[in-house]
Amino acid sequence: MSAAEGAEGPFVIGVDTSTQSTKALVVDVPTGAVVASGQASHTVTTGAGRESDPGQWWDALLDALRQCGDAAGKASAVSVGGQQHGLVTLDAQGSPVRPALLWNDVRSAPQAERLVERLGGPKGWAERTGSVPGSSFTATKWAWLAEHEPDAARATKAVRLPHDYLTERLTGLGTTDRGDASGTGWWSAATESYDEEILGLIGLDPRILPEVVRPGEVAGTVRPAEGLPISRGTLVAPGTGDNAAAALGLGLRPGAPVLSLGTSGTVYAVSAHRPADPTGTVAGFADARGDWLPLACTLNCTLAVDRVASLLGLDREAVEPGGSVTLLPYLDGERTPNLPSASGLLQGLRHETTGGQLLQAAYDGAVYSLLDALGLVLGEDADAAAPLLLIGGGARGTAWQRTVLRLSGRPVQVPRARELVALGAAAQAAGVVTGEDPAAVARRWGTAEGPVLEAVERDDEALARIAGVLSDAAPLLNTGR
Ligand SMILES: Nc1ncnc2c1ncn2[C@@H]1O[C@H](COP(=O)(O)OP(=O)(O)O)[C@@H](O)[C@H]1O
Ligand SMILES: O=C(CO)[C@@H](O)[C@H](O)COP(=O)(O)O
Repeated sequence: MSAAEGAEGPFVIGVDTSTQSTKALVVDVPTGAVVASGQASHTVTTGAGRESDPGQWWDALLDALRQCGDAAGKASAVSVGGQQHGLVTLDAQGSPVRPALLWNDVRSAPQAERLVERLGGPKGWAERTGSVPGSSFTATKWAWLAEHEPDAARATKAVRLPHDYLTERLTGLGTTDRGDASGTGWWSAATESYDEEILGLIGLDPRILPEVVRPGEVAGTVRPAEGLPISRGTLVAPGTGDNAAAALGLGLRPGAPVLSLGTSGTVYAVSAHRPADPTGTVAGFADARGDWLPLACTLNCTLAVDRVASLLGLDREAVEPGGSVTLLPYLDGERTPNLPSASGLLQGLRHETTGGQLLQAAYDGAVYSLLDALGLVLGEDADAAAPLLLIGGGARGTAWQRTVLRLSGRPVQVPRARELVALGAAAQAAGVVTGEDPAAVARRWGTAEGPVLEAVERDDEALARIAGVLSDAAPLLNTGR
């Protein structure tokens, strides 16, 4: 008997609208069984910026829901988890004024630097908003837009994040949540409200921002829309950013570290303490429940390593050990470390270096920065014995798993459940149906369960070599040559 046959409902829909695609799951609330699923891709521009058409996210959502068949229409509630930070600008009719500027678009790095200086420096920002804003943060993107495309800024009558945009198309109401709001740079972690001084600094009218719906509240109900197979009146949960959604989806408890390998690489944990890292390495996000989500993020993860594999004409698993080549895979510039204008850097190439060793060096370079930030992310919640939970598309790859084991020296747990962002959104939707805590729902569903890979001896030689190259190459990486 399949999971779908044994499921009696109620059912909920969890959505993950991430950088590369939108995924939808229909989930049985009592058991957590995924009874139907769908996925549809988006396109992201290449070249100077990283932009996507929000209309394409809506079409991808409709496509993914259609793939779920009749099950979608039976859902009692729906929730959307989405890529963080993206700047969605809408006109008076709710149509995009221009494509969305995504989290991995580094063009607003100069605006970020200026904003940090104008409001108390890094320490002031960290204490006020939880984070020192870099070019990923929405506030810096608005400042870039106002400077480079003033007509577009003037035409904007509503500013939204990616998950807000889809939630609004479902409900007709402009809403967001504390998790995603905490990645804008204009939401104060100290007061848990929009920071009008910051908004004034970037010339953004607070009246065009969405209402921040509290955890456990309902954002609205589904209104009919062409091609939407969800029933009118279905409850819509607040949704959240994709990392906060995955934290819900894993039923995370404080101190349990997560390493997510997708378009972005992220390392994070839930914490009861409000983070305020003045170095800017750790973003002090809010989670979707009422706690916090200290997180470090890289711009170059699975896509960068896959690109190196394709340049070498190798399968992504064709890594070879040995050699002493170092590859810093900063193809998109980098956020951790903060080097927005950097490009990829290769050091230590010899006649005897093999293609497989070069590919391994790309994995090492991508994983190094995430593990380097782990101690700062965990802070006083650190539990050295806790396995690293490995999630995201890359977690399925043997080369990724072995690299994380070798460079962390920690046990690694790979949850069997694949779509943890969508499952977290589904758990949030289940919460508005049953009144339960979404993290408790996910724990009941057993979403974090999966094999634990035993720790191996940490490769301190490789870590020291990469750290040395990073430090020696700093002038080159900073100038972006
Ligand atoms: N079996 C696999 N082994 C290694 N990497 C994989 C595998 N399957 C998918 N991926 C990687 O996962 C990435 C997509 O991950 P995902 O977490 O869905 O991304 P995002 O949420 O950023 O859109 C792709 O870039 C691809 O390289
Ligand atoms: O910017 C961040 C976190 O701060 C990224 O993690 C985005 O949220 C994009 O996520 P993926 O599309 O890689 O899942």
